[in-house]
Amino acid sequence: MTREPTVNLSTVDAFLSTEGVCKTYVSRGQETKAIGNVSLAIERGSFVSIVGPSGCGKSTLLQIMAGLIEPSSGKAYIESQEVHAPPRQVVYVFQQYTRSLFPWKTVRGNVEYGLKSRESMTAQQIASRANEYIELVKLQGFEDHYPWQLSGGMQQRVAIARALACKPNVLLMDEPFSAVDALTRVGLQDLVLRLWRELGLTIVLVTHDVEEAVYLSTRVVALTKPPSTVGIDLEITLPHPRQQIATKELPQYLEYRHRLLAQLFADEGLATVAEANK
Ligand SMILES: Nc1ncnc2c1ncn2[C@@H]1O[C@H](COP(=O)(O)OP(=O)(O)OP(=O)(O)O)[C@@H](O)[C@H]1O
Repeated sequence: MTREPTVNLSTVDAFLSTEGVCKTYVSRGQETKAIGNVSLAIERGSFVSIVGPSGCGKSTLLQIMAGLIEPSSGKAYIESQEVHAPPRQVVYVFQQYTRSLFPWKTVRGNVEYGLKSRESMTAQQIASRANEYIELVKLQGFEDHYPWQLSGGMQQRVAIARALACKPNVLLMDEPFSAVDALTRVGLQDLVLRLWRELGLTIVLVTHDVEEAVYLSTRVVALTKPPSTVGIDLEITLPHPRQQIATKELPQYLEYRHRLLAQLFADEGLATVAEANK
């Protein structure tokens, strides 16, 4: 098997970055060291997935990049500006979309809400922008439905439309596909991939799923167990457009998957099948 290159940070032109980020939570006098030391430089226009064992601080890192929480030490930057509050060009899509949508607002009302709170636009401009993004996530015909009248996948598409309607440059997504069934998940993955390419976004995605990470990304970062550091930082050079079946049969895809799983298993002290059979 050929070895694909790991990312050489010194050659990355950083758009988003973290420098020596550590995070220790203190709750009722008890310390939890989540992130040990993580430095990342993320290029504009890239699609970076962060994987790692449960509790290694993936969500924490994403929230630090989003300006939602402060690191205990180290810094996060966007375009060389230190991040202390949510930057305007960044939106965050939460795992629990059912909680992030307003149940008393329709699809249109939910998508428009983000615009009303972020921009000074006329009512007509807001309605037209909302329509544009409802169409982009293929929810036309459902504008007047309430979240509870939609499937889980459709609700997540509303959350994505609402996030993108603000025209962010950066989308930070925390396990956005984890609450839906396998087929819906595949559809949402391809939707996000299409939007990433069409809109020129920079995406950072937290996921437990190594296969999803490889399929979607231009780069996958695996964190070690806590207090976490970067275990492996892998550039993914699979061809675009990606296809759910054909891409996952490419030897290069399997090689990436192998390297990442081997890293995660080694970190957890789990044997691979080959080792277990020795
Ligand atoms: N607000 C908080 N107060 C105290 N501890 C916290 C808080 N938020 C997270 N933690 C702890 O920090 C560690 C990292 O949590 P985090 O959710 O960032 O990890 P994760 O890698 O995203 O986990 P998972 O994959 O299970 O979702 C965990 O041990 C968690 O219990």
